[in-house]
Amino acid sequence: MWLGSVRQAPLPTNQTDYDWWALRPTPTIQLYCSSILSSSSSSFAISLSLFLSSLDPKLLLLASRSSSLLSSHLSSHLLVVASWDLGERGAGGRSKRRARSIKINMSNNKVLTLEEVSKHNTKDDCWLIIGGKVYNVTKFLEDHPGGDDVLLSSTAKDATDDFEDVGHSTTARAMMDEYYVGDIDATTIPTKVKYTPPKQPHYNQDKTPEFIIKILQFLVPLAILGLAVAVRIYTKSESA
Ligand code: HEM
Repeated sequence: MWLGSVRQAPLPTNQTDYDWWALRPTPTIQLYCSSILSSSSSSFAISLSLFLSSLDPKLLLLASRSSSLLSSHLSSHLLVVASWDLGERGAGGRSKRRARSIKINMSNNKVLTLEEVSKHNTKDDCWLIIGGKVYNVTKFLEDHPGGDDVLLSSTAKDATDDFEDVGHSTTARAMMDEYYVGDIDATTIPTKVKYTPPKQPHYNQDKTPEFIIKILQFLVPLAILGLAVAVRIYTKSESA
């Protein structure tokens, strides 16, 4: 089915965002969907809207790009946030609302092989594999602060190490969702061969000759001195 699997997602943790949509004086149930549906797939947004309306005519679908609440739920997921009036009045006369969000997995997590991804290795079509995910960075090539050539040289392989070695900021990491196209089939990536240095040839570590020379350097002068003293003593006793 085109909607994919439906999963429960936790409520937004950002309290400001929560208040923003939960207390709005809007129809009984509101639905917000993330920006994957806006612009590029507006026809899909309309189909989804009709589908949801067929479930309950009170459902209202809002495709929004601007809400900060939605911005953290982009790419492969559609976030649907619903709130409804409990019919009670809370503090300040505001109507009490209950809220809930569900996440619909839209991606069907497309799994690509290294061979497929490797075909996208040009300036006009550039895909990268980073952290088990595949990114189409073609539109980002010109804007990449590190230059397009580094991105192009990171194609057709697992570029995770290249990416991590640069120490990309959290801003850079947050940008990646925008370019996500699927997951990589890890079995198609060759395992890294651990480099083991070749065994060094066994050199003769015997230091004996060196040691003997040092001893001799010390003993020979001593022997000469001893001989000189002996000769001197001998000649003295001869003359006496
Ligand atoms: C989707 C993938 C990528 C995104 C969104 C991205 C984004 C960015 C951003 C925003 C910066 C500015 C500095 C920062 O905020 O960290 C940056 C810098 C840089 N990136 Fe990437 N990048 C990606 C992949 C890569 C890859 C695969 C390489 C390969 C080596 C790379 C190499 C660099 C280099 C060399 C710099 C410049 C660092 C500097 O001058 O300090 N990037 N990138």
